[in-house]
Amino acid sequence: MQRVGQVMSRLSVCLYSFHTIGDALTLMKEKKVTGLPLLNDQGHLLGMVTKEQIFEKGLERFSAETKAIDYLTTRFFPLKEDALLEDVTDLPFDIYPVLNNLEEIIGVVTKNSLIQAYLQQAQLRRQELEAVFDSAHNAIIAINKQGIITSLNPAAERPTRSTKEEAVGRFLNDVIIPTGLLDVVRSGIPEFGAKFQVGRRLYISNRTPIIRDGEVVGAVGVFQDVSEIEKVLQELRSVKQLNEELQTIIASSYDGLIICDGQGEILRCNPAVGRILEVAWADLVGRSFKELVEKEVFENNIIHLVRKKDGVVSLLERTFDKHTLVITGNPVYDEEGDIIKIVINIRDMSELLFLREALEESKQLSEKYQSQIAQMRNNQETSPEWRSCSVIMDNVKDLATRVSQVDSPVVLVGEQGVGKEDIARLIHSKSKRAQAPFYKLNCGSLPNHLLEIELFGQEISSDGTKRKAGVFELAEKGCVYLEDVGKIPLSLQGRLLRVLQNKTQQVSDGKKSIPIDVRIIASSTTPLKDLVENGLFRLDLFFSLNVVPITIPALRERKEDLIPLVLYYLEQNNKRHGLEKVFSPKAVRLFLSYPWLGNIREMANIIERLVVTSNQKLISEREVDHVLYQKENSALRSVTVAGVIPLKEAIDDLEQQLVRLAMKQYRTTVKAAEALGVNQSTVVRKLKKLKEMQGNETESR
Ligand SMILES: Nc1ncnc2c1ncn2[C@@H]1O[C@H](COP(=O)(O)OP(=O)(O)OP(=O)(O)O)[C@@H](O)[C@H]1O
Repeated sequence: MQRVGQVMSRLSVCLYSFHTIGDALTLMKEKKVTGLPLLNDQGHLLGMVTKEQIFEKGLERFSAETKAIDYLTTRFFPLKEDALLEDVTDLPFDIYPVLNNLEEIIGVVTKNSLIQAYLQQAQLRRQELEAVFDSAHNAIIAINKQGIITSLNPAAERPTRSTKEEAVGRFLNDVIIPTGLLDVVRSGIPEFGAKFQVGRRLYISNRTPIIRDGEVVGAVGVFQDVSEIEKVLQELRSVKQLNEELQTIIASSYDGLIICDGQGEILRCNPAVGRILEVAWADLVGRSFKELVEKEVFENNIIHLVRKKDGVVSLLERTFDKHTLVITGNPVYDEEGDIIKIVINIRDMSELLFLREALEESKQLSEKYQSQIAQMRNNQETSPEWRSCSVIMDNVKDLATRVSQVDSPVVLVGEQGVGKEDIARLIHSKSKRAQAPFYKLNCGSLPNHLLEIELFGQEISSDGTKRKAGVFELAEKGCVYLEDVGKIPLSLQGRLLRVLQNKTQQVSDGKKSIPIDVRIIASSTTPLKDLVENGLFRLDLFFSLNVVPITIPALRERKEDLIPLVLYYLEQNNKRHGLEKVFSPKAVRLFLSYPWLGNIREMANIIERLVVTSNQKLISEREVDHVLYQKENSALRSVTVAGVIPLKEAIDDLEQQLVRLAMKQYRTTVKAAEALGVNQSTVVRKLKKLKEMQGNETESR
């Protein structure tokens, strides 16, 4: 801003009453001014003598000797040297004396020079404003009252997507949306902070009306692209969130954390420091780490060590109450590679060791409970009638449980009535096939052709469209239990081998094969190996079937199971027949010494017989002895030997007689088997043999 003092002509002379007009004109010429101030003898300003005044009075009366004071004009106005140009350009006079702050005359200034200087200044300002307008980062658009764009700076070319030359002179609406600027022209009310979007960019606009003489003549809109700011704000927000998260992490860390500046002044620490060191952790902030070492909170100055090593340092320390601490100092570097922070991590190893021990303990406890649960589950999953407490049977059960988890074939070997079928059912019930059927087929009780049909099915219609399914098809996805597998004739063993090996079965006279998805469990009273040796069982079938052999010991080999079984069957029969019989201790002792050749099935039968036939509540030793050793009706039951014959023949003969007698007496194979204390299949087999022998005899006659 220019001031009067900068435009005026500095004066070293003034006119006094003694000066003539000639002197005045000479001085004006000398000083190159158009007027001079005239002072009285006291130095007070009386007025101005100007060339204009002299010419106005006319030259005809002009005499150089005339006193300058006669040309004095008192219509003047002194200006202060620090007055602003824009405040003095409107004044009415042509020349002005200029005073300093002491009210002394220091120069003169003409209206003309004031206006010129002011114009120059205005021009300069305009140029400045134009430069600002053009270089403004914000977009600026001005419109007139009609909505025609009058100005548009380069920054406005982006949101309008047009150049200044294209936009100026066009209606605002044709150049940019939105049109809020038109509303401002209409209403004359400014609008600030309105947001709008152009493409991906976000703008905030301030719109101001241009008012001249109280009338709205246009409006200016300044649009600020806040996309970047918005982005920065977003970043700021996420940094803030990150910071909060970090604070939470630090606060909730179980390890103690102390953050120091490069010199070891503590900037921050977390509550865990208080817990581990038993100090008021919040008070540590602002103190130096060295101080903690001096106060023997720490033995070593890790700050010093980190700086010395210029890297991570870990060391062990012990607290006064013998806790072992692992302290790690991590340096943080600035861009120049100087350490600006050191983060110290404090881990209480005693707590960790304690926790590890506790964890180990609870792990062991959980393993123990798990095995107990598994054990209980095992116990529950065998049939509720299952009774055994011998180690040998526990092992059998354990092995059965393990093989239930795989699909391999299993062969159960054991005497009749030892519980082979029960074990087969146990394996099935625990396998992943448990929901599918369990099919049992006694391979020793059927003639060959019937067994073949039972095993592999049969085409009912000649074209093979109707079919009776075999056991492998019926047990789809389940389990087939082949009881007495050793009795399968050699002629059928090949087909069984193919089922095992190919998991398919030939149907329709070998024309078609169907997939078989079953698990096979077989049983035998004779070890299959013996049958192979005697040529009764194919070796290849033996290898395919005998993947997991399980031997079930005879009852006499596991005496621990006897009493639980005797008590179980006594209770069962009492319940079944509504009785309350008990065995005398001596009677029980007899059970223990009996060989139980028919195993559990024999025991079940004998106990039932004793419970239902004894007429006293207490079943005596004598009664048991009679039943076990069949002394009652001894006349009937005794075997009479007429002469010496080979033992095998005698046994066969006796067996035939007994089977015939039993069948005659009891009619059904089930009851006959019960009376003979054998399996029904044994009776069926023996009868079959008898019939064959009879047939042979008839033929030979
Ligand atoms: N541990 C046991 N506890 C109670 N009952 C049992 C036990 N083991 C087997 N039994 C019962 O004994 C009887 C004979 O068992 P199972 O039929 O399983 O024997 P097996 O060896 O298959 O006989 P076989 O070879 O003559 O067919 C069945 O009634 C069965 O429930």
